Amino acid sequence: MDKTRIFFLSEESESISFLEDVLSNVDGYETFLSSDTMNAAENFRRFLPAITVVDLDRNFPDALFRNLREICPVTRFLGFGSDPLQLTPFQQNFFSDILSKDDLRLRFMTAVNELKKQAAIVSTISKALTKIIGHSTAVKKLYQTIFKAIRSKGATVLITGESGVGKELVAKAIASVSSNLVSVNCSAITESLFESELFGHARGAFTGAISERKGLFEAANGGVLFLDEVGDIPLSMQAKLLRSLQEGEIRPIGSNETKKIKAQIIAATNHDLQKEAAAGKFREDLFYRLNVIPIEVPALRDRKEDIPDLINHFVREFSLRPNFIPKISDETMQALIRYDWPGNIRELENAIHRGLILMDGEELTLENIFTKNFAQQAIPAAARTWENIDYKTFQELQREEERQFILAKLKENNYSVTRTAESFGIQRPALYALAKRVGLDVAQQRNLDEEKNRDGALGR
Ligand SMILES: Nc1ncnc2c1ncn2[C@@H]1O[C@H](COP(=O)(O)OP(=O)(O)OP(=O)(O)O)[C@@H](O)[C@H]1O
Repeated sequence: MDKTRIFFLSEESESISFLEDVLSNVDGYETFLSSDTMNAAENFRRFLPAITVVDLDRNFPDALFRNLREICPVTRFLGFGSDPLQLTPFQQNFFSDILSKDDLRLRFMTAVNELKKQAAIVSTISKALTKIIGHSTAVKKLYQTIFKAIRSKGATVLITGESGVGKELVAKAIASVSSNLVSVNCSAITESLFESELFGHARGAFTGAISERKGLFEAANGGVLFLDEVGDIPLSMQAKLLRSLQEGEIRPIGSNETKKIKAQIIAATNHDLQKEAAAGKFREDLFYRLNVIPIEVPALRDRKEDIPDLINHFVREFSLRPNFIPKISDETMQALIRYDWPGNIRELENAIHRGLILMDGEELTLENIFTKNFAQQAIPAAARTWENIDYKTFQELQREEERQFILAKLKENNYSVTRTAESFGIQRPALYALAKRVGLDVAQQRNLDEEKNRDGALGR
């Protein structure tokens, strides 16, 4: 079916873009929109419209109008207001003459659906952003960059920052609008498996490849591929990764065919890749290819104003008793703000979690958070800004204290995991997880203890 041709002549670009917008979603019309009165007759002649809308009521030249009429006598003229040339009043007839009610309904439904889609996206992003706690300028800036990364529709993002600052959380926020997020921890894949993990392999590509296997790139097609610890990708693999990113395609091992892949790449690292590139440890070209939208997540010590918010958030998250929020004195809060948190938010999160498990009574104290002996040594140090303790020592002390504490409680309860967990106010799996984290194998420890007791009883 031929499309109805509409010629629209206006002095105002707003009118033109409004019309363009209105008509862009409606089938059945072909439009010519212009503000060029000089060449109007020429354009008119070429276009020969069925309907002409003029928005030049103040100085629509008589001669031009007559000229257009002559060129195409059947065209229907619509204009603003009534005038000596008796153009049909625009406001009254434009929509009913040009657009049927169904067209309008369709147009508005499309607009409403588009708005609904946008509202859903905004709500998904907002939800993801609420997980990133903090009100510091640094966090606000982070939100803005996350929005930019989302709006970029597919540009590669490189997230940098120390361990535990929240890089993965940022990656998830960017990927929140995608229905398909595939994450890979590059440091956890051995060099020999790298290529097949990332790009997949064909059947029979190597011994043991009994069937075809899709790689992670392909799994992320249409969505987001998150390359965590990207700085740990072996040099030998970096060239292959670069080629895939540049070409937007992969070739599984043992296959002759390439596959087109469209996925947004988000990479994260706690290495300084620029420095490593300069030292020849990371390919410079790959660094630049990844670093299209750089996002640096600041260390917690550089945004200490976020510490109280984060503490309150973790207290609520890990509180073991329903509706119970422990007290935290001002001194405790101040000491926690003074501390530099070298392990960043992960360290703070774990410390609060542990404190809540170990606390008695109503108040969360530094002794609970840092464990007793450590606190005795470290609290005075806290007042002196913790200068003399290095992080490794701090972590070892913490771990050992926790281990001793859990062990003592297990012994007190005759190695009953259920009773010990109850005494902590947690479930059995949580206690096992806690023990595992501090390197305590409950069964092995019980056997060792039993052996020791037996040996003691036998006088050995
Ligand atoms: N702003 C934040 N608000 C709330 N929780 C946070 C925030 N930043 C990080 N976390 C929490 O801290 C922990 C560590 O964060 P994440 O794993 O994202 O860090 P990372 O920088 O990726 O660390 P790594 O480099 O070691 O992988 C996670 O449990 C995360 O939920």
